[in-house]
Amino acid sequence: MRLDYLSIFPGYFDVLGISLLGKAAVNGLVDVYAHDLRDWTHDRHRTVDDTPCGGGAGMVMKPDPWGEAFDEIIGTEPDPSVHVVFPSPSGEPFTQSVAHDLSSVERIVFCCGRYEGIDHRVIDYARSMWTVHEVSLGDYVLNGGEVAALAITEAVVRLVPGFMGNPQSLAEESFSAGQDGLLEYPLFTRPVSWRGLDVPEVLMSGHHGRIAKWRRDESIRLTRERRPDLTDSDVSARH
Ligand SMILES: N#Cc1c(-c2ccc3ccn(Cc4ccccn4)c3c2)n[nH]c1N
Repeated sequence: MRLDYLSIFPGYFDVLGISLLGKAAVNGLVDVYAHDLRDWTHDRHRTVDDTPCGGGAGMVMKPDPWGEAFDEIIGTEPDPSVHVVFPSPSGEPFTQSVAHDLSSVERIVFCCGRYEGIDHRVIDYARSMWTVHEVSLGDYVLNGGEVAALAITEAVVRLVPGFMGNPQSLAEESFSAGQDGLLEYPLFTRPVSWRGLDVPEVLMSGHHGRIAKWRRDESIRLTRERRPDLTDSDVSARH
C-alpha cells in the first residue's frame, strides 16, 4: 500500500515512521510519502490561499497548486484504483466500515486542507479522475486535515493483512463486524486486586461460557448507556 500526503505542514507525517506504522513501513507493507503543497506554487511567497468568492470570513485554498501536485504525484490519466481522501468537517462520517474498505486499496492520497477549506473544484476534478472520499472524523472542528489524515491512516493500516501480530484481536474490538455493532467489554489483567479494586470473579473462574456471557452482557450494557444510536430495534431484541 502506497500512502501520499499533500499538506502545507508535511512535517505532521514524520510521526508515521514511529511504532507499528514504522514497522509496517520497514516490512514493506506500506510506503509513505509526504509532500509540501507549496512546492507547486510559483510566486515569491509560495501562496496557497486567497479570499473566498462571494465574500465571507477566512481564506480558501487555491486550486492551482493542488492540480499541479496531482499531475506530478498521481498523474494526468483517470484511474479509479487510486483513492483520494479529503478530510472535511462537511464530509461523510469516517467509520470502521470505511476503514475496512480502504484497507484493501493499493494507493491512497490524503489531501489535507487548511484555512476554511479547499476550492471545491479541486474535489470535483479529483472525482472525475479517481475514487474520492470526503470524510469527517466527527462533529467538532479541527484546524486542518492533517490530524484527521493521521487518524484515518492508523484506522486503515492496522486492518491491512500482516500488519497486526494477532489478527484475532481485531475481531473482538468495538465497531468490528464480529461485535454486532456493540462497544467492547471492560478489560482487566493482573494483579487480581489493585488499590482495593478486584478483577470480576467470573473472569478468574475459567468457565468460558460464563465469561463469554459476562462479556456480552457488559457490551450490551455499555452500548445502551453510551451509544444508544448503535443499538437498533433488531439488535436490542437479540440482546
Ligand atoms: N476530517 C475532519 C474534520 C475537520 C477539518 C478537516 C479539514 C480541514 C481543512 C480546513 N479545516 C478547518 C476548517 C475550520 C472550519 C470550517 C472549515 N474548515 C479543516 C477541518 N474538522 N473537524 C473534522 N472532523
